[in-house]
Amino acid sequence: MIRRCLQAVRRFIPHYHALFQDAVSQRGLAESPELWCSAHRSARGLSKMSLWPFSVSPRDFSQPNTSWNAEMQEVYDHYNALCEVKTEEGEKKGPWRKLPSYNRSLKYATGGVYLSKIIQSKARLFTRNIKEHGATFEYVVFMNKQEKRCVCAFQAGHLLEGPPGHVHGGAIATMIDTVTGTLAGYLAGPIMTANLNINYRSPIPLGSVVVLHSALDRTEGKKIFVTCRVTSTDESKLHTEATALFISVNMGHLFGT
Ligand SMILES: CCCCCCCCCC(=O)SCCNC(=O)CCNC(=O)[C@H](O)C(C)(C)COP(=O)(O)OP(=O)(O)OC[C@H]1O[C@@H](n2cnc3c(N)ncnc32)[C@H](O)[C@@H]1OP(=O)(O)O
Repeated sequence: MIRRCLQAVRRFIPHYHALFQDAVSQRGLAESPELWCSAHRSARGLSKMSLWPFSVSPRDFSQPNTSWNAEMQEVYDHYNALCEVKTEEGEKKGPWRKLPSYNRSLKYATGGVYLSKIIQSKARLFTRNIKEHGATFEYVVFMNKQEKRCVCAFQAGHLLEGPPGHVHGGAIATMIDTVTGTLAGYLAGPIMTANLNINYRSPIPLGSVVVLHSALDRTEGKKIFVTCRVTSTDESKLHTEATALFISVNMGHLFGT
């Protein structure tokens, strides 16, 4: 009876299945950076998870929405079509994969010794902390694991202004860190940014759509070197170039233990 109740409750807990699998699968963790924290918690046992039974599925912020302009939708459609390929036997997984994107990763984290319960409950991912569609970072990341690279379609919202009518350099850096970090995390598991080197070549107009092309350069032990180019959607214009260094860390480093 008790077991049945628990099973019913767990069906309502977002990520439950992913958490459970990721907790025992390093590969799963690498493919889903946003679940590291969750997996850490689940790996410590499910006993501390919330048993509140009315949780809803988390919102995937990288799904098309009404704020997307035609260009954003076009890039999305292009890579989304590459996620499944048609064969004689029917449709099968293609070389690309669309990554879901949620606004929190701390829901199940203990937070080490530093995080209060309030912070744990209120923390939100920087790029996904505004509910209004289109106001800040509208983006979607597609990963090609075989080629160790990813692309991100990014539509810069009106709240990201830096120079008049153009995107703030810090917002561009945030997107570069996010996309290169997602690639490094996908390939290597838990990482932290050690170094980010950015050359701003031409300004990005607010409201426009750009594509971030990120690729693995090389790995050396714990070090993962990643490159990133930010271009117009047809790649005719280079906006920004960057290199990033990530260091593999263990979960203890993230949780201050
Ligand atoms: C969820 C969706 C989004 C997902 C993507 C988001 C990505 C966002 C990621 C971030 O923004 S993380 C936040 C910003 N970064 C930090 O706060 C990191 C703060 N720094 C640290 O925690 C540590 O310094 C760090 C983990 C980076 C390295 O510490 P370690 O003690 O693990 O490294 P260690 O000192 O053992 O050095 C390992 C190697 O890396 C090298 N290294 C470390 N830091 C370096 C550095 N800054 N520059 C160049 N090399 C560096 C170091 O020389 C050494 O090289 P060798 O093995 O060849 O000797």
